[in-house]
Amino acid sequence: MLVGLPKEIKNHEYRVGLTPASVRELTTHGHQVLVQRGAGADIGLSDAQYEAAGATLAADVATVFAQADMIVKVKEPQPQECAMLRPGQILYTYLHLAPDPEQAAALIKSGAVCIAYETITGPGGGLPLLAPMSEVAGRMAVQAGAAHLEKSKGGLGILLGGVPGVPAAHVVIIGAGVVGTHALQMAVGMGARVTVLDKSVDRLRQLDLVFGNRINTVYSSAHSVEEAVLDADLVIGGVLIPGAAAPKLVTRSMISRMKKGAVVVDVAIDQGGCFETSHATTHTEPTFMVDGVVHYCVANMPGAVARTSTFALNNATIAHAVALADKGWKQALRDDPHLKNGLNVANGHVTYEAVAKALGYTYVNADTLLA
Ligand SMILES: NC(=O)C1=CN([C@@H]2O[C@H](COP(=O)(O)OP(=O)(O)OC[C@H]3O[C@@H](n4cnc5c(N)ncnc54)[C@H](O)[C@@H]3O)[C@@H](O)[C@H]2O)C=CC1
Ligand SMILES: CC(=O)C(=O)O
Ligand SMILES: [Mg+2]
Repeated sequence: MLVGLPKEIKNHEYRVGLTPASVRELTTHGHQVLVQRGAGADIGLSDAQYEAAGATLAADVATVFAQADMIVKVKEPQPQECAMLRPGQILYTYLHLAPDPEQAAALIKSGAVCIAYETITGPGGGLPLLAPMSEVAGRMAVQAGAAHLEKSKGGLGILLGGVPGVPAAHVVIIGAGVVGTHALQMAVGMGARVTVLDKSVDRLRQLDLVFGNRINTVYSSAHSVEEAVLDADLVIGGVLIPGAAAPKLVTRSMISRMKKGAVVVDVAIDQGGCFETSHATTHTEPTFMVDGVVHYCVANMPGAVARTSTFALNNATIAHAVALADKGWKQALRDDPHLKNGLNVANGHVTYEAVAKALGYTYVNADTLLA
């Protein structure tokens, strides 16, 4: 198979879908890899390293899309990328379609086979291709929150860990999955007072066993979210219902009653966000204010630490990329129900139920396309 690697074009997105090591995995399996010149240059992955791994270089992105049987990316395709996809071509990347009707329409129109990293499941449960970026974003959420609590950024002017004689900040984390757990680790490490909420009591139980009385675990309800948020200095939103639009757990009314200068970091923004007042922002302009509350809603947070993130992402994506290249998409999906869960759009149909439901399309079971 001819695998294509374009350079990412989203705002301040320096990650790359394949490292030279991943290219070598593909070429040693007998595949060809066409790399857009400079695809990894911003994070120190040179064209010479890609060539040494067996890749061929393409001068421009149009050549990559025109020739490749499978495109491997990081972020959801931007409109000009969607326009270059063709029927039967495989697109393997993050998609986050539920809150993105324009992208969904473009992918349906393209006829391409679109496999979303974020809905591929793992044999042990969870979402193993989302997990590494959630680890990064969860850790970064505390860094971003701490920075924006500074006065010059619109924040309250408080230090997360306090100092002897002055109390620490109160950090509230909604969603105790991968983002929530990694945010928790950093917030506890920086000396904050931490409350974590989740609908899963089992998840809270696990965290309680690890962190004991260094954190407060709270069952998530409209009442407990409101109580926690109104007392918070920093709120981190990391809830997820896989594939679906995020539930709006923090309402506009709650935001209006928060402390002026408090900060919210809506990590779940790529699924539409869990704060009613959120809208996606970019690394160039990461925040906006609503009722005196700083909102940080960057949809590609790991892009800021692109080198770390690229290696972490490739660790999780390369095995399925090789399977897709070796077997073709139909056989690869027939052989692996977890990879099949990644199929969101194919041959003009929406094949992921939560996406179809969120956007009002007819759901077509992937099995009907694999027969
Ligand atoms: N903005 C960015 O750059 C990035 C965003 N993300 C996003 O972060 C979100 C979270 O991802 P993960 O932590 O990997 O998901 P996860 O599945 O590990 O955790 C989600 C947690 O939310 C909980 N939850 C669901 N409904 C809830 C409710 N009503 N109240 C409280 N908790 C609730 C679940 O029980 C689960 O523990 C996803 O939308 C993901 O796409 C991930 C990486 C980067
Ligand atoms: C998960 C995701 O959307 C990101 O890493 O940018
Ligand atoms: Mg989008």
